Amino acid sequence: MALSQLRLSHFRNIESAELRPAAGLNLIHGANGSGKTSVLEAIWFLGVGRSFRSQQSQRVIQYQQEAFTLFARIGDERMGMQRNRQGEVDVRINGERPQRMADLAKLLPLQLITPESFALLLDGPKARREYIDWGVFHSDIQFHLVWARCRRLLKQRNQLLRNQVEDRQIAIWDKQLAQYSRSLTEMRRAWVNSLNGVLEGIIGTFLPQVPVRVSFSQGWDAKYDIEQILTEQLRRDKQLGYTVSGPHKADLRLRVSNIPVQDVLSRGQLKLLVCALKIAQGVLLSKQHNKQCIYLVDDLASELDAEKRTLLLRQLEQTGSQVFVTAIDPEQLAMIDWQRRFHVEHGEVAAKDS
Ligand SMILES: Nc1ncnc2c1ncn2[C@@H]1O[C@H](COP(=O)(O)OP(=O)(O)OP(=O)(O)O)[C@@H](O)[C@H]1O
Repeated sequence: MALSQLRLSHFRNIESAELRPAAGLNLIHGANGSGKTSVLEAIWFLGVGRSFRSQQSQRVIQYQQEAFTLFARIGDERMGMQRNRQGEVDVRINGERPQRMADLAKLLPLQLITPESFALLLDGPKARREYIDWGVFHSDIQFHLVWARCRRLLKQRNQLLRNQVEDRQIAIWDKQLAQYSRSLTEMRRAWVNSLNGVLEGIIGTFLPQVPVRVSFSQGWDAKYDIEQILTEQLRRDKQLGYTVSGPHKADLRLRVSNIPVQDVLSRGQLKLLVCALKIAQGVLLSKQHNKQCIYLVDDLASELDAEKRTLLLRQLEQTGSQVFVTAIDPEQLAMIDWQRRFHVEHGEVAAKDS
């Protein structure tokens, strides 16, 4: 799965651009503020339906313009998106409106690595839960339904807790919540187990001296069934007005000698660990479902020395996937044969001979 064509119009500082990327490694280089990240952001928008930089999607529309338009060709499929300042979005896959935004992600599975991706390790469990759920979403067709049910039931339970509804009544809801929580947890656990098989090798390459251990935390004490936990904690949950334990508290734990990685690893090591996690996710997807992710790597060189840059680029190359990397100075990434290079200057994107 690779983008063979990408057209952008009125997106950030890009008035209009057309790229015909290679199926393998693509380098996008140019000065600060030239528009490199905007190209990655446009691809992300097509696959996810929002920006990775702004909460407010209209911010990506070029100043003085009413709407941006994106178009891409992925194999035989065509994707188009237009969004205006009023927030109206027109999305098309092969000319048809998709039923859900999730259809975009199915067609265009993306892995994004930016200098802000540290958040995956430094922030709370939400980002890591989303990381797991991305993997399960792409690997288990039941996931979306089970996840959505769980979320709804949890919301309803929290409402009942706040309304101080009788315990008997809450217990009826808890049965259903427990059933979906078990299913969701099993899916997540199975996926993390498979991930670990892939991840170990990549972490071994990136951080050979660092024994990182990755484990799944399901969101409640694994010695007990979730229904028992919900029953036992009902009094406290009622006092607090929300459900303390459950699959909404799941996490991926990363430790070195039993210490959380963020407390021991250097910035460069943390970056490599984030890259290992993202690459492993993509490798697993291609192993299990023969589907290739597209990797978007913004400012690959930051935090990494020449040896680590080479390791990372070789690992990305080995995935056999399409990769887009941005860099200010292409010389810093000259250790690899780029299949295609694009130079960006003041929002103008030009293909360069490699
Ligand atoms: N809505 C907008 N309309 C027009 N220009 C915009 C808009 N939003 C941002 N810009 C400008 O577009 C450019 C976007 O740059 P982008 O972040 O893609 O640069 P970059 O090449 O990745 O830079 P760096 O190397 O500094 O990360 C910046 O110059 C920014 O000021």
